Amino acid sequence: MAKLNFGGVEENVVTREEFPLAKAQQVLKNETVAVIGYGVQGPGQALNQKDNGINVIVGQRKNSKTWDKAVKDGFVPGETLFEIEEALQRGTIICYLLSDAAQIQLWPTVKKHLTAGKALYFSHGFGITFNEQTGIVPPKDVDVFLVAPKGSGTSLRRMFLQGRGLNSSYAIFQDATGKAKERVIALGIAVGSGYLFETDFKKEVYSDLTGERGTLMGCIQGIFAAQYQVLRSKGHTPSEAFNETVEELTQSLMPLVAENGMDWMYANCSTTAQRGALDWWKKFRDATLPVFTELYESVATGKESQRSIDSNSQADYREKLEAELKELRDSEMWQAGKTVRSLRPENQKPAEVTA
Ligand SMILES: NC(=O)C1=CN([C@@H]2O[C@H](COP(=O)(O)OP(=O)(O)OC[C@H]3O[C@@H](n4cnc5c(N)ncnc54)[C@H](O)[C@@H]3O)[C@@H](O)[C@H]2O)C=CC1
Ligand SMILES: CC(=O)[C@](C)(O)C(=O)O
Ligand SMILES: [Mg+2]
Ligand SMILES: [Mg+2]
Repeated sequence: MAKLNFGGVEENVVTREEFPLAKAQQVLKNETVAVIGYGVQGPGQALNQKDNGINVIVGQRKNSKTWDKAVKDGFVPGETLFEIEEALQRGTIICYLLSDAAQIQLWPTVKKHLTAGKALYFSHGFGITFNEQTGIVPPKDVDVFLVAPKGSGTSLRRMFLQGRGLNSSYAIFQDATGKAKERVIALGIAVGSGYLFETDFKKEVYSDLTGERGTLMGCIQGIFAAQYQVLRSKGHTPSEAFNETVEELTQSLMPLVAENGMDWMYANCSTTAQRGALDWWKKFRDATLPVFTELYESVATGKESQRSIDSNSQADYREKLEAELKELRDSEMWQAGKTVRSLRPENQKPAEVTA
């Protein structure tokens, strides 16, 4: 375990150098890892484990699109792809990768197959932390831990294929066998993590729910929409408003932030831009601080998890989500974005490029 200094605070981090894949393979050599669910995280984690030489099987409902997807991805019915119950029975480590709401429904079935010494693995602290809402209370004689990749399952797979890893956090909730730590770290490496950061279930879920509702997804759309609206109301064209709100950020400036930090991005912009950004950022911080505080409270009191459970347990939740996504897609800002994106060289048809 390496101790690294993060802005003056020391934290434990597991690196692939100290826990190489060969060690993970060794730890997992007698295990059958059953990945239950083949949505977004399922394929990323199952395929990376398969390519890493781990004995992995997938449990998924037959006659579903995702069953067919698993077959297309190389999982073989009756050998490495099974109905959920059969996979639960065969698995010694159960990777519970159904949507957080669906985990509640299937829990009685999963619990039945959690015999002594098995391990229950999550990619989120949700089910355990909010157990008063989810009813997920594992038996005492199984290991319970999580590896939560800090990004989409799609990125997990893509970065693995590029020979890079996605950072993940890991946590142990229950160590019944005395081997929870080596099991969870081995799995973290096997699913394609780059670095593994230590946390606990509650911290993982509180920060994750805050982040996705906040700067990562909810807040960013909110501030995009507000700036776009002001520019449009002052007579700017859709393309100008979109370029100054989104396109320049994602194409030019965020890659610089990713590479070397905010000050470096600022330093690579004009002195005029730097003066303005340095003057205004604290005003935006102060304006949003109460909203972030309200958001964290809403997470910590269980209001956000309850809302997610209530809405995602309805039979027509996918249709409803799709309708809301369509509203975003059809908004002028994102329609303008579609046209702006079509102008990127990689999106131009050969005829258009030469025309
Ligand atoms: N989406 C992501 O990239 C990330 C997800 N996570 C966590 O990983 C876990 C899995 O998330 P996702 O892959 O996004 O899930 P998902 O929403 O894609 O669903 C996973 C699977 O659940 C199946 N399913 C849904 N309802 C079912 C039911 N009633 N019975 C049986 N199967 C059912 C679906 O067919 C699908 O195969 C969650 O705990 C999530 O919070 C963690 C990090 C990132
Ligand atoms: C991709 C990820 O980590 C999220 C945004 O938290 C999620 O999909 O739940
Ligand atoms: Mg997340
Ligand atoms: Mg999340």
